[in-house]
Amino acid sequence: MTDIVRATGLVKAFGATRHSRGIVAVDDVSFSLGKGKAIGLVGESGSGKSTLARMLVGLTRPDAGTVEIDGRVRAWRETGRSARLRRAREVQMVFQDPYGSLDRRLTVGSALLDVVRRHGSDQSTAGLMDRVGLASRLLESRPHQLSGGQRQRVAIAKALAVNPSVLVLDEATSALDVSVQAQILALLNEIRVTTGISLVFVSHDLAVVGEVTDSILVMYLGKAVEQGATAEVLRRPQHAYTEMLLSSAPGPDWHPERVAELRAAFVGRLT
Ligand SMILES: Nc1ncnc2c1ncn2[C@@H]1O[C@H](COP(=O)(O)OP(=O)(O)OP(=O)(O)O)[C@@H](O)[C@H]1O
Repeated sequence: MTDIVRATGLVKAFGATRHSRGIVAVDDVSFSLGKGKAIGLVGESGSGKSTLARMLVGLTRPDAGTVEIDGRVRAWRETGRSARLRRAREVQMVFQDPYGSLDRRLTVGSALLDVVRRHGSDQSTAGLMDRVGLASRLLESRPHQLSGGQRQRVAIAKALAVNPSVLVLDEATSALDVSVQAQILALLNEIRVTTGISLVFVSHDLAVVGEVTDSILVMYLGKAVEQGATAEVLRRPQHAYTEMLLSSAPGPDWHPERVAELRAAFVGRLT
């Protein structure tokens, strides 16, 4: 199977000096992801998942290692419009707080049109709204007039407007109510199945990752301590840290009804 993402030996340290390595946020991490597949990057706060995700997208420059998207190594020195547009088509990212990526002054319609025009995309704003399950009358709305779930759908529509090969979701559903979260995850899964886009879920929530991914990479203190097929990792964790994560799942953020609702949202969709 073709690998769409191939990350090799990624390293990133912050605050390194001549005398200290600083904080090694990501320490020699490698993984690959096939076309139309979904991977979960999991670990506790501070384990390095966001830094790894930011290196995939090109928001953080690796100290060492490479990211290849569709066989092409992402270069840092490339500038110019066409390189920027091509890089945007390789990977898009959706964050936990869509306010960060949505301009409060723009209507949803103008924000989408702006992306479509800049990328010479053949998609219509109404078509994009339809793809993310939003009524086209909301094209006239501004971000603060929408619910959290609707805003996240708009952020996804903006990302899809450039037809990316990969979509990275950094805790993209963490701030949403359980039922809204399940709907957004079901939407992302449907988009993956219909378009063949590859998804990277960054999450501390194993219930989320367990439902929507094919493989899991478990991070601990910057290292990938375990990688494998989702069902295998969840059923037979090889590393004590993964076991701990699994056993500590019923923490403050964990609700039994989340698992039940996620499961319900996926019945019939994953087969
Ligand atoms: N820009 C930065 N400057 C200095 N240290 C940083 C920076 N970004 C991340 N770090 C440090 O790198 C380590 C990994 O952080 P990272 O945000 O990647 O972890 P995470 O697993 O995504 O955690 P969280 O879920 O809390 O975001 C942490 O110790 C963090 O403090």
